[in-house]
Amino acid sequence: MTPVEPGLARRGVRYLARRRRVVAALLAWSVVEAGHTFALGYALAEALDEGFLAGRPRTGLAWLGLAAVAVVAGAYGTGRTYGGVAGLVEPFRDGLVRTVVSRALHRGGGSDTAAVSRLTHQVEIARDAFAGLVMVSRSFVFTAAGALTGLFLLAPPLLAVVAPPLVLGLGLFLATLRPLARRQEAYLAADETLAAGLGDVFAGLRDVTAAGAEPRVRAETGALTDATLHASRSLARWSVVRVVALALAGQLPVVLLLAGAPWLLDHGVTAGGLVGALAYLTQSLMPALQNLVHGLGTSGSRLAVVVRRLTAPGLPDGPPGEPAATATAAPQDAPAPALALRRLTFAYGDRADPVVRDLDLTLPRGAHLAVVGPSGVGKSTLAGLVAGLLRPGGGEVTVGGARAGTAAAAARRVLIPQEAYVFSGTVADNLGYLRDDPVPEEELRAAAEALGMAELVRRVGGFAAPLAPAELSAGERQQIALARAYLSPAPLAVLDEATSHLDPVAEARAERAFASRPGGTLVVIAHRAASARRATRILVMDGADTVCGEHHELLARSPLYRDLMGAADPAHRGPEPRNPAHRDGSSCRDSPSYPPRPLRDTDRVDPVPRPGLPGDRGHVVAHRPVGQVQAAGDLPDGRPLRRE
Ligand SMILES: Nc1ncnc2c1ncn2[C@@H]1O[C@H](COP(=O)(O)OP(=O)(O)OP(=O)(O)O)[C@@H](O)[C@H]1O
Repeated sequence: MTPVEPGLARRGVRYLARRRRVVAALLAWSVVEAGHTFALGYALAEALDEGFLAGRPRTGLAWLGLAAVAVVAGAYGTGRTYGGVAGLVEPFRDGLVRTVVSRALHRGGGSDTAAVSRLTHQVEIARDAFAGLVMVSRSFVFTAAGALTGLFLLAPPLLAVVAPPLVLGLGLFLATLRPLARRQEAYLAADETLAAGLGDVFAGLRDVTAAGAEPRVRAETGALTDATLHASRSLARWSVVRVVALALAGQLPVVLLLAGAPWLLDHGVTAGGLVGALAYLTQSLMPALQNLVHGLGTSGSRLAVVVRRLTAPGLPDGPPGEPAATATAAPQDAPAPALALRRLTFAYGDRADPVVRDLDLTLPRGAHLAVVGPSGVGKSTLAGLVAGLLRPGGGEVTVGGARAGTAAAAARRVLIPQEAYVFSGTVADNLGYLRDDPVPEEELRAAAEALGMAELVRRVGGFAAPLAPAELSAGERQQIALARAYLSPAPLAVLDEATSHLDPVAEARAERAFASRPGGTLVVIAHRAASARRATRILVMDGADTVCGEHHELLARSPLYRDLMGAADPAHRGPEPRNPAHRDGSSCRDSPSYPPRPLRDTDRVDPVPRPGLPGDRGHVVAHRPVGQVQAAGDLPDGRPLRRE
């Protein structure tokens, strides 16, 4: 434990120095307690040598009686030591509680009572571990002192046989403390990371299924399991060394005592002395040693880990190992932004070009962001990062203050991918899938109305009617997925081309419904130009470069945005009714390398007409080779469109 943490050890010594009187009382009662250890072996030896073996049974019984008195006195001493330990441990607990509760309240805005409760639970763990540690280390020191004094007084040769293996074993044990504590911590960390990873997978199971991310999740979870296995093997190897140390210090002296009995008897040790020495070893030293090994190994490591976490500057609000959800939380008065990207960077491999680079963006609650850019530029990747399905290579993503990828963040966002996930069940089952509580029919009806699917619900026979996913069109499936997300408690909705199979009117209706969800924040990976113009802020992705702003601002500043909008239906270019939350407090920063390079001849910025959808022109999915180049076959017509 403390050997790995010199700072912690120093703090421990200072803590004890401030409580000298409590420590002195504890030591005094420990001496009384240790008296019985001494008396046990010594009285036994005298009872045999001077009493029973010498034909004086009364003397023998008197010595045994003396040993019994010493045991009673020792028991009284033990009782009083508990008071001393409490005097040391309770102020330690109170100090920790004060620290962690005030920090949690300040950082968490005073409302996260669950976080405070988790923290105080950890404080109780620290207190118990500290108490255990004081008890076992104190008990070992005094028991060893009592036993070794007894051995010496019985006959110095006894000490010569017992002390070397004892010292050797103890030395080996102390040498294992630091590496074992490190491995124990590594194991705890791996185990907690695995638990957190599995928790996140569980929380995001439907997203994993909907996005077809099973192989990636399998690989990541497998890696976490392997790391835990590796850490536990390493811990087990060092535990073997500790067992050897225990055998050396505890068992070898007994063997040497028995094997060396003839030599000892030749050197003035009496039969009673041998029995007394055996009593010291088996009744006192071995149990105290086992307690010490167990106590230092388990309570010590636990104490070091918990205290370090509780008093670390970046205090986590979750159980040990859980990513610090509040580490990035805003100060008390400012609620955490609905979404914050800070210097976010991501690439699909160590050598691949980054798809997202140094992206900064902050969206307050109620904001409505559209993300536009050529096909393959990284819009879905960004959606995956926001949803926590992809882990950033650099920087961070927080959702409502919680780091993306944690269960807390997963609960605050809903991702609606292009491929809608509809299962066999009733309409109500499908719509209420993201809710813990049954959704009242009124609410179902309001959602269906808001998303323009009331007619669909009527056609299939109402909310209690079963759905046959195969009989629904792609657009209908998208409407169901949208309504499900609309009804979910997650305040942040990320629509990743989730309306691609809807006609423009239905799309506009769906986006407006999401944009006006109370307290809701909307990110739309825009499929059509009109989507971008409905948003209060637009992020234009151009390779790993980005430019960000409002519609008119971007028309002036971004050639790519002009191209994307120019590809739209001219009818859509007139004045667009603006969202009243025009200045919504969102902020973002152009990437450092913006303005972008001039378009090259090889770049393509194509309008993508989608046959079959009346009036459905103006897609903002233009095509430009970026990074891993979009296959030419992805373009409906492959026709290059160059800027002048
Ligand atoms: N799992 C993956 N492994 C490697 N590269 C990937 C992976 N997924 C996407 N990419 C690449 O990352 C880049 C960005 O892809 P992404 O799907 O995010 O783009 P997009 O802008 O959403 O495209 P679209 O508009 O066509 O959906 C592309 O070059 C793509 O080929």
